[in-house]
Amino acid sequence: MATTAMSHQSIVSFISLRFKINSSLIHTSKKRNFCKIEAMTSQTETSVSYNNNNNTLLSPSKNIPETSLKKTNEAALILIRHGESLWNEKNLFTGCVDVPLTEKGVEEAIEAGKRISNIPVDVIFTSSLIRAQMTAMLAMIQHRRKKVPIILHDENEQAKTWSQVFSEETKNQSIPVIPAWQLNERMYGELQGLNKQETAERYGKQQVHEWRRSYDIPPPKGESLEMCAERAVAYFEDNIEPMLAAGKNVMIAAHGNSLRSIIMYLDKLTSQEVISLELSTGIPLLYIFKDGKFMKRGSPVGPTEPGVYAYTKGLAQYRQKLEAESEVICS
Ligand SMILES: O=C(O)[C@H](O)COP(=O)(O)O
Repeated sequence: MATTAMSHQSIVSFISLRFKINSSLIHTSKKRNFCKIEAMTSQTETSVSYNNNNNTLLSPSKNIPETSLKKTNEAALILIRHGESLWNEKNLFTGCVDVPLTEKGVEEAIEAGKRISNIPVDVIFTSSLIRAQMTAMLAMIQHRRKKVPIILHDENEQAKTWSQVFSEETKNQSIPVIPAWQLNERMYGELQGLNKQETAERYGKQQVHEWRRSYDIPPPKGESLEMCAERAVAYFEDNIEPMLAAGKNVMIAAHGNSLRSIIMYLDKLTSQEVISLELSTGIPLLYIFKDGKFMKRGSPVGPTEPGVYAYTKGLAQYRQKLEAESEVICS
Protein backbone atom coordinates (compact mmCIF):
# COMPACT_ATOMS: atom_id res chain seq x y z
CA MET A 1 0.00 0.00 0.00
CA ALA A 2 2.73 2.44 1.04
CA THR A 3 4.70 1.60 -2.11
CA THR A 4 1.65 2.32 -4.25
CA ALA A 5 1.06 5.65 -2.55
CA MET A 6 4.70 6.60 -3.07
CA SER A 7 4.42 5.67 -6.72
CA HIS A 8 1.37 7.84 -7.10
CA GLN A 9 3.22 10.75 -5.66
CA SER A 10 6.18 10.32 -7.94
CA ILE A 11 3.94 10.09 -11.00
CA VAL A 12 1.50 12.87 -10.39
CA SER A 13 3.03 16.32 -10.36
CA PHE A 14 1.65 18.68 -7.80
CA ILE A 15 1.71 22.42 -7.56
CA SER A 16 1.66 24.18 -4.24
CA LEU A 17 -0.55 27.13 -3.70
CA ARG A 18 -1.15 29.22 -0.68
CA PHE A 19 -3.32 32.16 -0.31
CA LYS A 20 -4.55 34.27 2.49
CA ILE A 21 -7.53 36.44 2.43
CA ASN A 22 -8.30 39.23 4.74
CA SER A 23 -11.80 39.06 6.12
CA SER A 24 -12.07 42.80 5.88
CA LEU A 25 -12.11 42.65 2.09
CA ILE A 26 -15.78 42.61 1.34
CA HIS A 27 -17.74 43.49 -1.77
CA THR A 28 -19.95 46.42 -1.04
CA SER A 29 -21.90 46.36 -4.28
CA LYS A 30 -23.80 43.17 -3.52
CA LYS A 31 -24.75 41.58 -0.26
CA ARG A 32 -23.10 38.23 -0.63
CA ASN A 33 -21.60 35.82 1.80
CA PHE A 34 -17.97 36.23 2.53
CA CYS A 35 -15.86 34.44 4.99
CA LYS A 36 -12.46 34.83 6.47
CA ILE A 37 -10.24 32.64 4.47
CA GLU A 38 -6.94 31.12 5.11
CA ALA A 39 -6.80 28.19 2.79
CA MET A 40 -3.92 25.94 2.06
CA THR A 41 -4.09 23.92 -1.08
CA SER A 42 -1.17 21.62 -1.38
CA GLN A 43 -1.93 19.82 -4.61
CA THR A 44 -3.69 20.53 -7.85
CA GLU A 45 -5.85 18.00 -9.60
CA THR A 46 -6.14 16.08 -6.41
CA SER A 47 -6.02 18.73 -3.84
CA VAL A 48 -8.11 19.38 -0.78
CA SER A 49 -8.17 22.85 0.66
CA TYR A 50 -8.18 22.63 4.40
CA ASN A 51 -7.78 25.28 6.99
CA ASN A 52 -4.56 24.62 8.86
CA ASN A 53 -6.05 25.14 12.26
CA ASN A 54 -9.20 23.09 12.28
CA ASN A 55 -8.79 20.84 9.24
CA THR A 56 -11.94 22.16 7.66
CA LEU A 57 -12.13 23.32 4.10
CA LEU A 58 -12.70 26.94 3.37
CA SER A 59 -13.92 28.44 0.15
CA PRO A 60 -11.99 31.23 -1.51
CA SER A 61 -13.65 34.44 -2.46
CA LYS A 62 -13.41 36.75 -5.41
CA ASN A 63 -11.45 39.00 -3.11
CA ILE A 64 -8.29 36.96 -3.33
CA PRO A 65 -5.58 39.50 -4.07
CA GLU A 66 -4.34 38.93 -7.62
CA THR A 67 -0.73 38.81 -6.55
CA SER A 68 -1.26 36.03 -4.04
CA LEU A 69 -2.62 33.62 -6.63
CA LYS A 70 -0.27 31.41 -8.45
CA LYS A 71 -0.90 31.94 -12.13
CA THR A 72 -2.02 28.75 -13.75
CA ASN A 73 -2.79 28.14 -17.34
CA GLU A 74 -6.24 26.70 -17.33
CA ALA A 75 -8.80 24.86 -15.27
CA ALA A 76 -11.60 22.47 -16.15
CA LEU A 77 -15.19 23.20 -15.18
CA ILE A 78 -17.67 20.34 -15.39
CA LEU A 79 -21.39 21.00 -15.05
CA ILE A 80 -23.80 18.13 -14.47
CA ARG A 81 -27.54 18.30 -14.12
CA HIS A 82 -28.58 15.58 -11.67
CA GLY A 83 -29.80 12.23 -12.99
CA GLU A 84 -33.51 11.52 -13.31
CA SER A 85 -35.35 12.02 -10.02
CA LEU A 86 -38.48 10.27 -8.80
CA TRP A 87 -40.47 13.38 -9.65
CA ASN A 88 -38.88 13.76 -13.09
CA GLU A 89 -40.15 10.26 -13.69
CA LYS A 90 -43.65 11.22 -12.54
CA ASN A 91 -43.49 14.50 -14.53
CA LEU A 92 -44.08 16.64 -11.42
CA PHE A 93 -42.75 20.14 -10.85
CA THR A 94 -40.01 19.60 -8.31
CA GLY A 95 -38.19 22.88 -7.67
CA CYS A 96 -36.82 22.90 -4.13
CA VAL A 97 -38.58 19.71 -3.01
CA ASP A 98 -35.84 17.30 -2.01
CA VAL A 99 -36.49 14.00 -3.80
CA PRO A 100 -33.94 11.28 -4.63
CA LEU A 101 -32.87 9.75 -7.94
CA THR A 102 -34.66 6.90 -9.65
CA GLU A 103 -32.71 3.80 -10.61
CA LYS A 104 -32.40 5.28 -14.07
CA GLY A 105 -31.07 8.47 -12.47
CA VAL A 106 -28.46 6.43 -10.60
CA GLU A 107 -27.39 4.83 -13.89
CA GLU A 108 -27.24 8.23 -15.58
CA ALA A 109 -25.01 9.55 -12.81
CA ILE A 110 -22.69 6.55 -13.13
CA GLU A 111 -22.57 7.02 -16.91
CA ALA A 112 -21.80 10.71 -16.43
CA GLY A 113 -18.98 9.71 -14.10
CA LYS A 114 -17.48 7.44 -16.77
CA ARG A 115 -17.53 10.30 -19.25
CA ILE A 116 -15.56 12.58 -16.98
CA SER A 117 -13.35 9.92 -15.43
CA ASN A 118 -10.23 11.32 -17.15
CA ILE A 119 -10.88 14.95 -16.34
CA PRO A 120 -9.24 16.41 -13.25
CA VAL A 121 -11.49 17.39 -10.36
CA ASP A 122 -10.13 19.23 -7.32
CA VAL A 123 -13.34 20.41 -5.73
CA ILE A 124 -17.03 19.66 -6.16
CA PHE A 125 -19.91 22.05 -5.60
CA THR A 126 -23.43 20.69 -5.29
CA SER A 127 -26.76 22.14 -4.40
CA SER A 128 -28.09 21.26 -0.99
CA LEU A 129 -30.58 18.83 -2.58
CA ILE A 130 -30.05 15.08 -2.45
CA ARG A 131 -30.56 14.45 -6.18
CA ALA A 132 -27.56 16.66 -7.01
CA GLN A 133 -25.48 15.23 -4.18
CA MET A 134 -26.27 11.64 -5.18
CA THR A 135 -25.27 12.49 -8.75
CA ALA A 136 -21.97 14.04 -7.67
CA MET A 137 -21.07 11.09 -5.46
CA LEU A 138 -22.07 8.40 -7.96
CA ALA A 139 -20.19 10.17 -10.73
CA MET A 140 -17.02 10.55 -8.69
CA ILE A 141 -16.98 6.86 -7.80
CA GLN A 142 -16.24 6.29 -11.49
CA HIS A 143 -13.26 8.63 -11.59
CA ARG A 144 -9.98 6.95 -12.43
CA ARG A 145 -8.12 8.93 -9.80
CA LYS A 146 -10.14 7.13 -7.10
CA LYS A 147 -10.18 9.97 -4.65
CA VAL A 148 -12.89 9.99 -2.01
CA PRO A 149 -15.48 12.78 -2.25
CA ILE A 150 -16.20 14.14 1.22
CA ILE A 151 -19.16 16.39 1.94
CA LEU A 152 -18.14 19.35 4.06
CA HIS A 153 -20.54 20.18 6.83
CA ASP A 154 -20.43 23.72 8.05
CA GLU A 155 -23.98 24.08 9.30
CA ASN A 156 -22.56 24.76 12.75
CA GLU A 157 -19.25 24.71 14.61
CA GLN A 158 -19.85 21.25 16.02
CA ALA A 159 -20.53 19.79 12.59
CA LYS A 160 -17.24 21.28 11.40
CA THR A 161 -15.29 20.05 14.40
CA TRP A 162 -16.78 16.58 14.39
CA SER A 163 -15.98 16.00 10.73
CA GLN A 164 -12.28 16.79 10.94
CA VAL A 165 -9.73 14.61 9.17
CA PHE A 166 -6.39 14.17 10.92
CA SER A 167 -4.24 12.59 8.24
CA GLU A 168 -2.59 14.73 5.58
CA GLU A 169 -2.29 11.71 3.32
CA THR A 170 -6.00 10.96 3.68
CA LYS A 171 -6.84 14.59 2.96
CA ASN A 172 -4.73 14.45 -0.17
CA GLN A 173 -6.71 11.46 -1.34
CA SER A 174 -10.02 13.27 -0.87
CA ILE A 175 -12.09 15.73 -2.85
CA PRO A 176 -14.05 18.33 -0.91
CA VAL A 177 -17.73 18.50 -1.77
CA ILE A 178 -19.25 21.86 -0.93
CA PRO A 179 -23.05 21.99 -0.71
CA ALA A 180 -24.61 25.38 -1.42
CA TRP A 181 -28.34 26.16 -1.34
CA GLN A 182 -27.70 28.91 -3.88
CA LEU A 183 -27.21 26.19 -6.50
CA ASN A 184 -30.61 24.66 -5.74
CA GLU A 185 -33.27 24.29 -8.42
CA ARG A 186 -35.41 27.35 -9.11
CA MET A 187 -38.15 27.51 -6.50
CA TYR A 188 -41.25 26.54 -8.43
CA GLY A 189 -43.72 28.10 -5.98
CA GLU A 190 -47.25 26.80 -6.08
CA LEU A 191 -46.43 24.50 -8.98
CA GLN A 192 -44.27 22.23 -6.80
CA GLY A 193 -45.79 18.77 -6.69
CA LEU A 194 -48.20 19.45 -9.58
CA ASN A 195 -48.16 17.33 -12.72
CA LYS A 196 -46.68 19.29 -15.65
CA GLN A 197 -49.08 17.88 -18.24
CA GLU A 198 -52.16 18.51 -16.07
CA THR A 199 -50.95 22.03 -15.28
CA ALA A 200 -50.62 22.76 -19.00
CA GLU A 201 -54.16 21.45 -19.57
CA ARG A 202 -55.47 23.61 -16.76
CA TYR A 203 -53.66 26.91 -17.41
CA GLY A 204 -52.84 26.52 -21.11
CA LYS A 205 -49.64 25.36 -22.77
CA GLN A 206 -48.44 28.89 -23.49
CA GLN A 207 -48.79 30.04 -19.88
CA VAL A 208 -46.98 26.99 -18.52
CA HIS A 209 -44.24 27.36 -21.12
CA GLU A 210 -43.75 30.96 -19.98
CA TRP A 211 -43.53 29.87 -16.36
CA ARG A 212 -41.02 27.18 -17.26
CA ARG A 213 -38.84 28.88 -19.82
CA SER A 214 -39.24 32.66 -19.87
CA TYR A 215 -36.44 34.64 -18.27
CA ASP A 216 -38.37 36.99 -16.07
CA ILE A 217 -41.88 35.62 -15.57
CA PRO A 218 -42.05 33.74 -12.24
CA PRO A 219 -44.44 30.86 -11.68
CA PRO A 220 -47.05 31.65 -8.98
CA LYS A 221 -45.18 32.47 -5.76
CA GLY A 222 -41.98 31.03 -7.25
CA GLU A 223 -38.74 32.22 -8.77
CA SER A 224 -38.23 33.30 -12.37
CA LEU A 225 -35.00 32.24 -14.03
CA GLU A 226 -33.79 35.77 -13.45
CA MET A 227 -34.38 35.46 -9.70
CA CYS A 228 -32.69 32.06 -9.67
CA ALA A 229 -29.72 33.56 -11.55
CA GLU A 230 -29.36 36.29 -8.95
CA ARG A 231 -28.36 33.75 -6.31
CA ALA A 232 -26.78 31.02 -8.47
CA VAL A 233 -24.62 33.27 -10.64
CA ALA A 234 -23.64 35.41 -7.66
CA TYR A 235 -22.51 32.26 -5.85
CA PHE A 236 -20.62 31.14 -8.94
CA GLU A 237 -18.85 34.47 -9.27
CA ASP A 238 -17.97 34.73 -5.61
CA ASN A 239 -17.04 31.17 -4.76
CA ILE A 240 -16.40 29.11 -7.88
CA GLU A 241 -14.73 31.49 -10.31
CA PRO A 242 -11.93 32.33 -7.85
CA MET A 243 -11.20 28.59 -7.53
CA LEU A 244 -10.94 28.30 -11.31
CA ALA A 245 -8.74 31.39 -11.42
CA ALA A 246 -6.49 29.69 -8.88
CA GLY A 247 -6.14 26.70 -11.24
CA LYS A 248 -8.55 24.41 -9.41
CA ASN A 249 -10.60 22.02 -11.51
CA VAL A 250 -14.22 22.22 -10.47
CA MET A 251 -17.28 20.05 -10.89
CA ILE A 252 -20.77 21.43 -10.22
CA ALA A 253 -23.68 19.04 -9.77
CA ALA A 254 -26.89 21.02 -9.78
CA HIS A 255 -30.22 21.47 -11.56
CA GLY A 256 -31.90 22.29 -14.84
CA ASN A 257 -32.57 25.93 -14.05
CA SER A 258 -29.71 26.82 -11.70
CA LEU A 259 -27.35 25.46 -14.37
CA ARG A 260 -29.24 27.22 -17.18
CA SER A 261 -28.65 30.49 -15.37
CA ILE A 262 -24.94 29.71 -14.92
CA ILE A 263 -24.60 28.67 -18.58
CA MET A 264 -26.33 31.89 -19.57
CA TYR A 265 -23.55 33.71 -17.72
CA LEU A 266 -20.73 31.54 -19.11
CA ASP A 267 -21.94 31.65 -22.72
CA LYS A 268 -23.16 35.24 -22.48
CA LEU A 269 -26.62 34.26 -23.67
CA THR A 270 -29.36 36.86 -23.94
CA SER A 271 -32.66 36.49 -22.10
CA GLN A 272 -34.12 35.44 -25.46
CA GLU A 273 -31.43 32.87 -26.21
CA VAL A 274 -31.71 31.19 -22.82
CA ILE A 275 -35.37 30.32 -23.50
CA SER A 276 -34.37 27.52 -25.86
CA LEU A 277 -31.58 26.18 -23.65
CA GLU A 278 -32.58 22.72 -22.38
CA LEU A 279 -30.40 20.47 -20.24
CA SER A 280 -30.78 16.72 -20.15
CA THR A 281 -30.43 14.84 -16.90
CA GLY A 282 -27.03 13.29 -16.23
CA ILE A 283 -25.14 14.74 -19.20
CA PRO A 284 -21.89 16.42 -18.17
CA LEU A 285 -20.76 19.60 -19.93
CA LEU A 286 -17.17 20.71 -20.00
CA TYR A 287 -15.75 24.23 -20.03
CA ILE A 288 -12.15 25.31 -19.94
CA PHE A 289 -11.38 28.45 -17.97
CA LYS A 290 -8.37 30.22 -19.43
CA ASP A 291 -7.19 33.82 -19.25
CA GLY A 292 -10.40 34.82 -17.51
CA LYS A 293 -12.58 33.35 -20.26
CA PHE A 294 -14.82 30.31 -20.45
CA MET A 295 -14.48 28.07 -23.48
CA LYS A 296 -17.25 25.60 -24.08
CA ARG A 297 -16.08 22.08 -24.88
CA GLY A 298 -19.41 20.28 -25.08
CA SER A 299 -20.05 16.98 -23.43
CA PRO A 300 -17.09 14.69 -22.80
CA VAL A 301 -17.30 11.37 -24.58
CA GLY A 302 -16.49 8.05 -22.96
CA PRO A 303 -13.13 7.46 -21.27
CA THR A 304 -11.81 5.23 -24.02
CA GLU A 305 -12.46 7.63 -26.88
CA PRO A 306 -10.11 10.52 -27.73
CA GLY A 307 -12.80 13.19 -28.27
CA VAL A 308 -12.71 15.94 -25.74
CA TYR A 309 -9.28 15.11 -24.39
CA ALA A 310 -7.62 16.33 -27.53
CA TYR A 311 -9.02 19.77 -26.91
CA THR A 312 -6.38 20.98 -24.51
CA LYS A 313 -2.83 19.97 -23.85
CA GLY A 314 -3.46 20.05 -20.11
CA LEU A 315 -6.31 17.56 -20.26
CA ALA A 316 -4.36 15.26 -22.56
CA GLN A 317 -1.41 15.35 -20.15
CA TYR A 318 -3.65 14.61 -17.20
CA ARG A 319 -5.08 11.63 -19.00
CA GLN A 320 -1.56 10.37 -19.78
CA LYS A 321 -0.67 10.66 -16.11
CA LEU A 322 -3.69 8.59 -15.15
CA GLU A 323 -2.73 5.98 -17.69
CA ALA A 324 0.86 5.87 -16.47
CA GLU A 325 -0.44 5.59 -12.93
CA SER A 326 -2.70 2.64 -13.70
CA GLU A 327 0.18 0.92 -15.53
CA VAL A 328 2.30 1.20 -12.38
CA ILE A 329 -0.52 -0.23 -10.29
CA CYS A 330 -1.05 -3.13 -12.71
CA SER A 331 2.65 -3.99 -13.07
O1 LIG B 1 -37.97 21.36 -10.92
C1 LIG B 1 -38.35 20.67 -11.88
O2 LIG B 1 -39.51 20.28 -12.00
C2 LIG B 1 -37.35 20.23 -12.92
O3 LIG B 1 -36.20 19.82 -12.34
C3 LIG B 1 -37.06 21.34 -13.88
O4 LIG B 1 -38.24 21.60 -14.43
P1 LIG B 1 -38.49 22.41 -15.77
O5 LIG B 1 -37.82 21.66 -16.90
O6 LIG B 1 -39.99 22.38 -15.85
O7 LIG B 1 -37.95 23.79 -15.57
